[in-house]
Amino acid sequence: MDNGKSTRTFSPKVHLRDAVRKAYQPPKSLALIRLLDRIHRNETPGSGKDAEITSMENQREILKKKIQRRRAMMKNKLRVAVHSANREQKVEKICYKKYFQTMARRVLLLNRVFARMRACAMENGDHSGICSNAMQLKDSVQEEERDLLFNPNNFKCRQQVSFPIWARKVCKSKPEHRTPEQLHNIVSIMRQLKDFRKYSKKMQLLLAKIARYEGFGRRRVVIRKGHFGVCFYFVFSGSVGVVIDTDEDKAFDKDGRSLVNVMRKGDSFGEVALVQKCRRSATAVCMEYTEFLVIDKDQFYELGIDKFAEEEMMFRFNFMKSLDIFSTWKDDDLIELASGGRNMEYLCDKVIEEDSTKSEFIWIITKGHAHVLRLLDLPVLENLQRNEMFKNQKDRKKNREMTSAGTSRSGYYSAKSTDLNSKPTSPGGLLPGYNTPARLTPVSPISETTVNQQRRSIKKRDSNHSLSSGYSSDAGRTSPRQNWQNLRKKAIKKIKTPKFVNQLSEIPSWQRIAGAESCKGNLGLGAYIRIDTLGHGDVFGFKYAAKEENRHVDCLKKFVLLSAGCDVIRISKPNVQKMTDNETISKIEQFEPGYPSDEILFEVYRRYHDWRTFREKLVDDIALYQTNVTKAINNRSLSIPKIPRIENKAYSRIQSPVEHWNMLKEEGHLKQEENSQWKVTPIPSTEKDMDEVIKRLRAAPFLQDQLLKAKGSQRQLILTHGGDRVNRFPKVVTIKQ
Ligand SMILES: Nc1ncnc2c1ncn2[C@@H]1O[C@@H]2COP(=O)(O)O[C@H]2[C@H]1O
Repeated sequence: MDNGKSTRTFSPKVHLRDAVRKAYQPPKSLALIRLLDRIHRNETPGSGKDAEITSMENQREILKKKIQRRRAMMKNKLRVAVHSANREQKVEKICYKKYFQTMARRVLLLNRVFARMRACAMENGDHSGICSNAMQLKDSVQEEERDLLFNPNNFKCRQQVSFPIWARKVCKSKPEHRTPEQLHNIVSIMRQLKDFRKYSKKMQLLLAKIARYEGFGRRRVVIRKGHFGVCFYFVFSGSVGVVIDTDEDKAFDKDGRSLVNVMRKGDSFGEVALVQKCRRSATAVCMEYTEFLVIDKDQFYELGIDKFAEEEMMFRFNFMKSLDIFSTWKDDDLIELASGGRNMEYLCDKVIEEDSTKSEFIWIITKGHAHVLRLLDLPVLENLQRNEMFKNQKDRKKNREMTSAGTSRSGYYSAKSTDLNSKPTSPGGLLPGYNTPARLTPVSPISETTVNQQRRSIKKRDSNHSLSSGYSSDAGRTSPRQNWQNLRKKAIKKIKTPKFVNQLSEIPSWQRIAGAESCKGNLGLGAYIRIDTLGHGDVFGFKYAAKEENRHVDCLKKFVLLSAGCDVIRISKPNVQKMTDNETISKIEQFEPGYPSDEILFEVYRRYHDWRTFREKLVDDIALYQTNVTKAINNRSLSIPKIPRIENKAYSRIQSPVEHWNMLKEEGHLKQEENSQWKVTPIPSTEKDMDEVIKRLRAAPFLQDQLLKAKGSQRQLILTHGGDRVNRFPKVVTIKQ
């Protein structure tokens, strides 16, 4: 081994190369380093401490194997880790799946239970039994919990679903070639159509057996007026326009005035000519690509669909004939109206009509109830009240100054009619606790520009005054002029940043109003108020049948018709408009009274809201009082707390805005004037009244083992004579009478 050393000549180049190589050599295991060290020291293998190392070759082999083994171990460990991670993921997935499945099962079960309950209630004719009060529900849910409410609209399919290809094939084949399984599947698809669901299950199967599939493009005439009827149609997708004319082009007029009806998915048509055995009464044309399921005339009679359709039509005719409003109409007109109409069924909380101003239909309630709702734009109305307040402050100030400063200076402060709300206020002045005068005229929401105009005009007037009068105030003495300026500054400040303060947050009104104006219909903060409940025989939307110039003010306002579980007859508005005579119009005015203005509704809403807050506060105060009393009894250093004070406001025990409104009417505070506008007279707040309120509160049944639900706060508590109080406060609350 010496040779190696002796033969090796020193060369700086080689040395450098070795050094670089060494530096870049991968790290070696300790055994290898030791071995190399020994070799370097010229020790023969097999000599020295490690006797088991026989040769360098063997040693290398062993090391290689060791390294390989270690690598394999690492790989194995990695594999195990990956495997376990995958398994965890899988387990997680399975957990989610199971959770979803249980939830889905629960939802399905609940659905079935509710459907059964609804069906039972409907069978017994008790529509009210299945009505939940949607208003109350929406009202009582806190803002943060509102998202939790299940909104089916979020899950509605936004795209039109066309008839499946396999089903098309089946419906194009001959009826005798259709298998029971195929029929069953077709029935389940066709059950999406509400007009199809009306038939019995047996009839549905028969219809599935004979239905033929057709698809027509835009402008294709399906039925032409005056032709003989040969088919009856269900619309599966797309839309069909109906015009009472032979010319189908009228359906595509830009103004759309000739269109008497638009049939969409779920509607059926073409039964009139088949039932009455006459020619087609209207032209039906495709407004877009539309798919139909067609029943031929012979089968239509064979299955007895004609009898079914006739029965429905006769029901509509007889029902409308029984109504006072149609008593002067000719039978032919009524038959025409009934044949274009439809019988519909709405479950509770379904929106029947979203926007009364855009509606194409008039609705007659035949069974159950429906609510008329009005959406209040709270920031706008709040602002209106503020402006009214500002004006009243100004008026009061003016009156005071007139009496104090004499009549000579009064000219300065007489505001010309530059104010936004120069309309007369109610003779009674302000309502107790609200500083809001009752207003008689319907008011349109004020815009930012109007307020800016007002500010500008005030500025202008002010500068004119200062120029012309040259009035200067003495130091240390506030003149009436200064007073007015201070007042104006305060008021303008108020206008600059008016805020709608609700329980949860402060929302700047201007932004909201600007937002509401820029994107119409998208209100900043609104509240639906139920203003009417329609029952058997009531008609919604008849006011629109009058000519535009004769229409009621309410026709400009948007109302929502919400089902509380009802059956309705839907008739097309253009048909009614065509047939309505003057006598009917005068009847409409008589039968459909005007609804109160938004301000009155807002006032009712505020009172209701205040009552709720008051009730909650009262409950809190009592609870706090009780705890403090117990504390004071236990700890003598504490003073006995004062009995909670009831605010000096005339409250009554009300349940909802509508009840409050009815109560106001009953007590004579709310009256309808001759011009069919509503007027609120203020409720006097006197000592006597206060006694009355306290008496009412004390004698209220909720003090006698009744459950008082503080709506809105989701808090429930029981106030009893020495009984328990449920919820947050652990202490017992006793109220002495
Ligand atoms: N407002 C309407 N007036 C008349 N027919 C209508 C109206 N709305 C829909 N239709 C349907 O249009 C069809 C035209 O043919 P039919 O007369 O056989 O039956 C008619 C009704 O089914």
